[in-house]
Amino acid sequence: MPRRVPVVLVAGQLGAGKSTLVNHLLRRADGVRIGVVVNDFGAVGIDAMLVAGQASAVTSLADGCLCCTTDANGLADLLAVLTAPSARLDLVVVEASGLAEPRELVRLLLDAVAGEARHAAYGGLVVVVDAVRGEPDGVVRLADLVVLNQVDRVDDPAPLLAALRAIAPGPVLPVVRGAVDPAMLVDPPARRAPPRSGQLSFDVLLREDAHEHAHAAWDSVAVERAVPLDPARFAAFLEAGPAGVFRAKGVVRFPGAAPFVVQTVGTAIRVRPAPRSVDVAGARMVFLGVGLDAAGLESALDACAADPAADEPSLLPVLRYEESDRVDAV
Ligand SMILES: Nc1nc2c(ncn2[C@@H]2O[C@H](COP(=O)(O)OP(=O)(O)OP(=O)(O)O)[C@@H](O)[C@H]2O)c(=O)[nH]1
Repeated sequence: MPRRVPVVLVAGQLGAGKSTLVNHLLRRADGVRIGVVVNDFGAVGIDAMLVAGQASAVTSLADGCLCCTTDANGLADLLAVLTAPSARLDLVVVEASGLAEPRELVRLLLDAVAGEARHAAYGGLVVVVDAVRGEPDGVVRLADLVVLNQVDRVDDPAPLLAALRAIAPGPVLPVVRGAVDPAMLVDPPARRAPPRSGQLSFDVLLREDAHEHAHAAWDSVAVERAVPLDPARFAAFLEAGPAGVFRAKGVVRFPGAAPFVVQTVGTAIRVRPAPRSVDVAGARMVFLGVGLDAAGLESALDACAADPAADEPSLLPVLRYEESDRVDAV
């Protein structure tokens, strides 16, 4: 069974709340094993390291700035180790220094995924914006998810929220103290049994923090369709990045072909043939994001339906996103 570990990049200005967000993920991991790549232990703080002792691997890059230090190889090597099956991680988070250039980081990550880090998958660029200063440099235009942090420090975050939503290609999530649910970034593993009673894990203990802010709201919308989809229309739908969607996953059938598993983060799309045990007449998709329009997603998938009277369409528009199966061999 192929298993790729998503690698999420967390970027944003100095002091926006990147470390706070990473800490939140670690504290709320809820069975999701998270590895963190940071360039400065001091910035992540002691609680992250405590949690890390339980559930995660924390590794530091040598130098101050991720994208200056590592040529692609440094990051690729590190990600190869962290995403290897032996590390048993479900998610890797790379916290960029406030000085790192997000575009360059994304390129490094994509290179790593295509090369050495063969068990890694692109997990998205999360850009943290602080609600007090806003985002002057337009980096949100690259973000798969914008986290508008520190909304407790402004009287009315609505104008900034609207401005960000107008320019960001993906969803914008307003939060306090980086309260992003890890389940938005990665599917919680089903395979692990809950801890036996009487043996409270660190996760559970940390979750009991009495007054911590609840997870910010995000949605998931499931859509099922009974007819096969047209590959070109479906690919165009995914490439356009449906409004508010951060990631999507599901099984889709195209005319004349066996079903495919489809996963997206932003506009990064991956497909692979579905296991034989999985069947679907048309499409079964789940979309995760913020402020999702369920009816809009349903009608968008309706518009992707294959024309039953037409010849079998080419699979090329979808197959160009097929991931290599080299992971299977391991
Ligand atoms: N009031 C408030 N303070 C916050 C929030 N999130 C983070 N902070 C504080 O803001 C400061 C900066 O947060 P960090 O998480 O260290 O920011 P960073 O982006 O990692 O900073 P660098 O590593 O320096 O780039 C810290 O003192 C946090 O405690 C929030 O939602 N509300």
